Amino acid sequence: MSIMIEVKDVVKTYKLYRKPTDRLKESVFPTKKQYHENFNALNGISFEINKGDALGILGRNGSGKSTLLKLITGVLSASSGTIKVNGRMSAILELGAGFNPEYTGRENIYLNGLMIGLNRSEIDTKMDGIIEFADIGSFIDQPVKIYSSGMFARLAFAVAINVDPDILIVDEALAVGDVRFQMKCIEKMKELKAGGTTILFVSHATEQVKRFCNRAVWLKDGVIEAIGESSEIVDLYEDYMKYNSGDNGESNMKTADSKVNDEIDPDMILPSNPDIVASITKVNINETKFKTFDQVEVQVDYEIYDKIIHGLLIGVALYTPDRQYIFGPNTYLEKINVPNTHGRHQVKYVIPRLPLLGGTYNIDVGLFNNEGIVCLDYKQEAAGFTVVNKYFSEGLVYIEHNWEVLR
Ligand SMILES: Nc1ncnc2c1ncn2[C@@H]1O[C@H](COP(=O)(O)OP(=O)(O)OP(=O)(O)O)[C@@H](O)[C@H]1O
Repeated sequence: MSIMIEVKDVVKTYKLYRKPTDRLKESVFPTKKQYHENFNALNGISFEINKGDALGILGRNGSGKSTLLKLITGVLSASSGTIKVNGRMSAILELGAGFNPEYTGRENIYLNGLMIGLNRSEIDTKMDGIIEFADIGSFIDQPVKIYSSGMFARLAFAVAINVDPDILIVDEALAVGDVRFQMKCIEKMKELKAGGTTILFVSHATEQVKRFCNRAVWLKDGVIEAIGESSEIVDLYEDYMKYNSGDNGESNMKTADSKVNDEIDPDMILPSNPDIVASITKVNINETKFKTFDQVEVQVDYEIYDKIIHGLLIGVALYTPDRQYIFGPNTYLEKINVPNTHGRHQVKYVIPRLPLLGGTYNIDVGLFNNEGIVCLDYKQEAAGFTVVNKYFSEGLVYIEHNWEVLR
């Protein structure tokens, strides 16, 4: 298997100054006193990425993710250690990076194409495809300084993913575009992945990493906390974040007293915002009070405004009021085909024997596409219920069990 990127013992040290004048003093009197402190944003990082890998990079704010990507793309240089890159790389780092604000969109496509090593005629053959993908109309011939952040994202993505890169690097940028554009990008990124392109992907949306990437690395305070199979690393990371993020989700607490929430116009009026491609219109639960082992039925009504949504899935998740995640199956993982064409649809989720013990529980419902990579609509705490029993056991769930008297 060929190694596309090799990162070895990499350290990146930034100089931190208490005041801007300290930086000035140091540059004016370089041999005198030091006015800075050294800070290692990356502290001895080593890993390899093979051809065709999609590597997700996880870590809380300030853990060193962007610094790592900037070193790999050569925007920054390492203080020590080595980075070897094998192949043509295109990257979407901070939005607007690599663009000249005075140039038009079209001129910036040339600029970017040349930067990643294409010649003029290669860019010419790809030009129409890039412009069509970006889909920003006549803005393509306007200077990019007048672009909105969404237009920037469209152009940056269109260029980066349509130039046949061997390595594609994406730093959070996907979050900027609208849902329809996100779907298009994911489709294209899947195509590239299938064709053997190596992808590095920073995202705070851990579900995207779990579903899109086969491997993941978790950075913590500038060192690798864990690296390996993406679903394992995401689980470890989420577990850590649950107890260390300072946000236990309590702000979203809601009691379970309503049978129906989030009802919208039943006559399928198209949404005024054309970026909405589908929505959950109604979530209905058969009861609000259950006993353990009762049957629970959750009916989900949804509408699709596009002609078809490829890879549509519905997920239903059970939570405690303090947002402890209990169970979250989805129709993709369980290979259930759900209607995905224009129109109004209804799906029922049934738990034949509820194993939960006494307490209050909430239900989230989500519509996603592409194996859950892009969220089309999400209703947090769309329904809720309580479980009340005569005292017969303790804990959260009833687990089937036996007792044996051995002596
Ligand atoms: N130019 C710089 N000078 C000094 N410190 C910097 C510089 N750039 C980044 N840092 C520091 O290095 C650390 C890592 O930053 P980096 O941007 O790589 O983190 P990140 O994981 O990408 O964060 P985020 O998720 O917020 O984008 C942070 O503590 C940051 O404050």
